[in-house]
Amino acid sequence: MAVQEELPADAGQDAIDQLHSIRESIDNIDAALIHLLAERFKFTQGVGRLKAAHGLPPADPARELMQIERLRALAIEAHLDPAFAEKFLNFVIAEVIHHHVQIAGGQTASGA
Ligand SMILES: C=C(O[C@@H]1C=C(C(=O)O)C=C[C@H]1O)C(=O)O
Repeated sequence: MAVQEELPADAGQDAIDQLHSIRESIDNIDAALIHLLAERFKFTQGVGRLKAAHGLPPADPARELMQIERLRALAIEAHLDPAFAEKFLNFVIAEVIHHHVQIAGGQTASGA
């Protein structure tokens, strides 16, 4: 079942046009985020295979700390809440580590 957009019945046409125009940009940004995340996961899957093949641990907490520091600083510069940036990165990294654990489970250091 299709979901209908909810717009106040008394909103003027100008406001509705502005809202649609802004939402087009939001939709473009959301699409870009999905593509960027897909590319990031392609690379992290590669890291997972490399780690599994060489017996390296799935997680690297020191690297994660450096990334958090870096992204918090970038967020501040960009006027984005650094706590949100940290939460987002941790959410993504947790998923990556989950993938790495799964990859390592299906592969030995010898690749057999
Ligand atoms: C991708 C890696 O594996 C893990 C995932 C990370 C990430 O998603 O950025 C960072 C560190 C690791 O815990 C890596 O070691 O580079």
